[in-house]
Amino acid sequence: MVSLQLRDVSAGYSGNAVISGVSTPPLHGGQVVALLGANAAGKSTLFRRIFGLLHGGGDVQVEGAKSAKPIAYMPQDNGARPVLSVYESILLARMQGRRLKVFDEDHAKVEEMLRLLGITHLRGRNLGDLSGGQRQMVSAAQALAQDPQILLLDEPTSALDLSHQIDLLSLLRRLADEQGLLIIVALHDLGHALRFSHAAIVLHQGGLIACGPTGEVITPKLLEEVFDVEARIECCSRGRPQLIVDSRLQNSPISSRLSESVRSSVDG
Ligand SMILES: Nc1ncnc2c1ncn2[C@@H]1O[C@H](COP(=O)(O)OP(=O)(O)OP(=O)(O)O)[C@@H](O)[C@H]1O
Repeated sequence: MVSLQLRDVSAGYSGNAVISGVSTPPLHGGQVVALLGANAAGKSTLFRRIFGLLHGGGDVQVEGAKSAKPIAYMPQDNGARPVLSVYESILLARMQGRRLKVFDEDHAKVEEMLRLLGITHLRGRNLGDLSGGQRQMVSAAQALAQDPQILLLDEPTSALDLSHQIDLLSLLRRLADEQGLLIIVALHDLGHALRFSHAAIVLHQGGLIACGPTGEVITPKLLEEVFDVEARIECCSRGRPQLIVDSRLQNSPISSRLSESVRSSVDG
């Protein structure tokens, strides 16, 4: 089974470190791992470092790889070429790094991904003509079409409506459970993390501050420290953990600016 381990990993831009000293135990295939953290915590930077788009210190160690390219990466914005059709874009993603000879199995894989993601009806459409949510489903298909053992997904549900969020996260969970993929997914919805991920890792102030089973990682203390909210995790009537946010702990810059502007408009 594939595994990924980070040892003292660092990365940044123009000599400025964004993340440093990031170490994890081996993360094994067969699980969905939620990558959590506030805006600008370094989640995308860590993905780029793991995928090799950024260099930096430390080691990214992959064991049990069956191919030279075991990792696929779905960035937040994949800069899709708008003139390609959905079908062509998935096929091209699958062919990355290979000679441009397309086999029947490549076409079959594209068809399978279109079906799996429920986007068969979009196959002939140009990427540039799609909605944000449709493009996001196509991006997920592009990553999955590469037959990765490790899948890095950067906020793959940010443009999706609720039912598509559930569909995609359920699919990821199934692929991990049934096919042994290691899926690391950056999420801002902690409720989804609680429901769909086996484990979670949390970035804060440039370092990794928690790593373990999701239910043990997402605690009121962590929510206070990392997200500045007072919150509880309670079981619903079906026994599922639910996140309940009671209050924002410090005045957010946005709400204090809003109240200033309301005050100044009232004061005239
Ligand atoms: N290409 C870049 N050049 C310079 N700085 C960058 C670049 N990309 C990101 N950064 C900076 O690195 C820091 C971490 O950004 P990153 O995108 O990794 O955060 P994130 O946790 O993914 O955030 P978000 O949740 O908002 O997507 C931020 O301060 C950001 O401004």
